[in-house]
Amino acid sequence: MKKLFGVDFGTGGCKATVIDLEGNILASAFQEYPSEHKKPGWSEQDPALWIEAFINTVTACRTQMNDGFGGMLGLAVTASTHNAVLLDGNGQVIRHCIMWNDQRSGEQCRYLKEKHGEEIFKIGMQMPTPTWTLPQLQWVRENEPENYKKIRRLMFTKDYIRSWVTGDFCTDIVDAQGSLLFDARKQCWSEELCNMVGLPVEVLPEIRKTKEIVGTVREEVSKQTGLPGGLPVIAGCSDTAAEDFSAGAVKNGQIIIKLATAGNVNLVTDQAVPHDKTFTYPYSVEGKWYTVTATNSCASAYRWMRDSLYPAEKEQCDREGRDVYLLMDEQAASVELGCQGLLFHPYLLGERCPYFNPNARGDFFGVSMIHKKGHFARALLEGVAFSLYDCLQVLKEFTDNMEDIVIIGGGAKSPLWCQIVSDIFGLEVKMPQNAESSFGGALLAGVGVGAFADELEAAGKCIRMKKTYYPDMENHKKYMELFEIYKEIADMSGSVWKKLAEFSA
Ligand SMILES: Nc1ncnc2c1ncn2[C@@H]1O[C@H](COP(=O)(O)OP(=O)(O)O)[C@@H](O)[C@H]1O
Ligand SMILES: O=C(CO)[C@@H](O)[C@H](O)COP(=O)(O)O
Repeated sequence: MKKLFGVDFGTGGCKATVIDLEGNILASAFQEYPSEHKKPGWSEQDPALWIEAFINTVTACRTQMNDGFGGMLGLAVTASTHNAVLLDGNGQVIRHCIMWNDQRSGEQCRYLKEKHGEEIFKIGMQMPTPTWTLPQLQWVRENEPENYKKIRRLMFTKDYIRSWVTGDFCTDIVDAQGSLLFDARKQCWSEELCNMVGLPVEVLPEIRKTKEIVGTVREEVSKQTGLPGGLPVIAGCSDTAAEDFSAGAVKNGQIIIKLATAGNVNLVTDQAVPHDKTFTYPYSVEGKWYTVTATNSCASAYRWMRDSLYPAEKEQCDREGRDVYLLMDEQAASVELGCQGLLFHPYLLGERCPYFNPNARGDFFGVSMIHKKGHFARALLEGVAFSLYDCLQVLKEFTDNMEDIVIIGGGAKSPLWCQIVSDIFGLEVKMPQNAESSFGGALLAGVGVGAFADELEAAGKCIRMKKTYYPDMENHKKYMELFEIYKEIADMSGSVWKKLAEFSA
């Protein structure tokens, strides 16, 4: 049987998925890995753990299929976006990777915005925020000059892993666009932007198309994983670009709500629509773009709650082979809408849309003697959904068509959360059958190796919807009342966030 393979490195873990040419899942495996938060607002990962997760998940997939990787046509690696892996002259990782949700470069952003804001936006189509590689590099330059001097190569997460698989040195235009080192108009690295942080352009990888075959599986990797040596590997793209595609979003005007580490409300567009409150990316569907409004901590906030409030329950569920998130959902579902006045703001790692404030902090507001764990769980689900609703308000500047919305990401496994989002948005949302970045990556690999004529054919043959969530408009009305209070608290918190940042510096 002919097969395609996608391996995705989300911020929370690695998912590997093997599909056939009709989009049926033949094998899948998942492995979580940690982020390190050494200081409030900091977020790093150890690239060695990605390679380990690749070997484990790929091997697990092989053992799930009677004929192993027989019939495999191609592989795609995707990952959370534009995290810079810095390599020295011997190809060794210089320091752990500063992730896209790391907030330490707030000061560097302020400087870059003041000094070069207009020029940066004109070239890169993005405003400097701590998400991007450019200000993060400036932070390393100022704070770890000895590390900065050692940089001979810079790769992004998916490129680092794919390079280990094939030996190539390249990236694709989606990741390049997220670096803020890229000239989005000319579609090449920008000397001007690189000069701003004293980075020689030569350390950056060659830029290829997402679906281009850029190498083949090395024999050494074949021995470690069972992947066929010589298997074609495409350049790949960001997890979001692959995941939005996997949800069937291929047309102008389609909206995707993503409940992953990041929360996204994205819009597919025919052209780039740069704006200072959104992010602008070329899409995995060639020729299209997507506009992103984003909240930094979405499903990761639920994982944080799992690890900090539910460790005993998790241990027990793990022993019994149950999913602790189901138990958290059950507790949350037993609590009434609005949690009797308990509100949550999910700004656990600063916030992007609409505040763009690296100092923003999360909170539970309105705690009273009546509140139990289930209230906190529900308040978290509602608070994240409010934060996404905040994003939607920004996106409404770009479209008034709210009829074609899909919901994806690990958090969408929770029917309760999807319903809360639908109620808060007051909109119908559809859930695809297999939306995962690894599934989307496998489809893109199929396009790259010629198994499908193009992205539209792949989508038409393989992507199916599973369920629709309909909003309860009575609930929507109550939520809108609560949203006003949610906003009031966030709007008045700016000076407190600043003081807390100074206090904990
Ligand atoms: N059953 C569930 N209910 C709610 N949230 C879940 C469930 N299963 C997983 N999640 C959330 O999904 C997240 C992982 O989603 P994923 O899309 O893989 O994220 P990422 O790509 O950022 O790693 C976890 O952090 C977890 O909080
Ligand atoms: O696009 C960005 C950063 O600009 C992020 O949204 C990451 O790509 C997050 O991916 P997940 O791990 O949340 O899937």
